[in-house]
Amino acid sequence: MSRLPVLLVTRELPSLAQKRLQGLTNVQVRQHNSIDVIGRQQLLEEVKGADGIICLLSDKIDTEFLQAAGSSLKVVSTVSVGYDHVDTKALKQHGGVKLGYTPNVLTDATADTTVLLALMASRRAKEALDIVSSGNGGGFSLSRGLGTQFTGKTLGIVGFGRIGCATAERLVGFGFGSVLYSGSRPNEERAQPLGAEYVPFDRLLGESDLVCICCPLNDKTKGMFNKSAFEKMKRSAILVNTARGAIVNQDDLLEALNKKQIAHAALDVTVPEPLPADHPLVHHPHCTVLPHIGSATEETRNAMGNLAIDNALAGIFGEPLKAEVRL
Ligand SMILES: O=CC(=O)O
Repeated sequence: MSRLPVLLVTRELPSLAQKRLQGLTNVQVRQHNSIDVIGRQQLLEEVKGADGIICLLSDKIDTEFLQAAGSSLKVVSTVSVGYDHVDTKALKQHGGVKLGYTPNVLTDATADTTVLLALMASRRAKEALDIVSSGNGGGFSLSRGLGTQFTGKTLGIVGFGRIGCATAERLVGFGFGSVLYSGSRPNEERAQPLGAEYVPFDRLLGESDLVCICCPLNDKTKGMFNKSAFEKMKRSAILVNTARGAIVNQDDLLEALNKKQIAHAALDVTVPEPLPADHPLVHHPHCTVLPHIGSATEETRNAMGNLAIDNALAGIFGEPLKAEVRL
């Protein structure tokens, strides 16, 4: 009897997707069945001889990994829209291994989280929550903890892809007077209904009251929010990052917050993740940090898990992937 193809899964999947995984009869599932990250050595050990892998953004897929996998590997299916953890050049060279990812299904949830952080920052929710939990509350005050509102202000979106557009579409409802966006190319079709203007990055920095980072991490965007960028921003500006931590230089951000070069940063993504509890950004009154929950809804995470299973099975059985990164 010929052996069943092996599908390595590096994490417990969301409940519905996990149930589906456990019911698969056409593959042998080898799973690190935990909500914690699989250790590197364990990953390299378990991938040996696998035909496909379902992985997360915390699993580095590089030459060492591919060598450990060997020639049976046909597909890497990441449960994420970002794939900066995958060395795409190495993958291409490794006998045409396909790369699946999970775009579209997480757009709404991630855009919602961006709005959540924008509102938390603008209304100083972190300080307000701290007041309550410290017991030094007091009740209604006419002058304490006043935030700022979006009416008539300028919104700047860095990266006007699926998530950037969905974020802008939500935020215009808060009364922004103008919308600017920057990125690798204009997206007239989505921009026009919002009256959004494609502008150089520096202009966006100089004019925006709220800057939302919605672009992928790559060689061009790594560290693009650095000292020089913060110097160009308004002192009253709010920065929200729901993309990737490494797009922001965190040392420069801390300095900018300390010097009051910008008003507030709200980060769903950091380097590292999680950010250590004693990191100065965690305790900074003008920095709000979430533990990378951009797409964390029941509906979205199950949809991501299911799409990752679809992609993995398609890759293993030589069919077109539902969502494939063109390498
Ligand atoms: O950050 C999450 C993702 O890329 O899906």
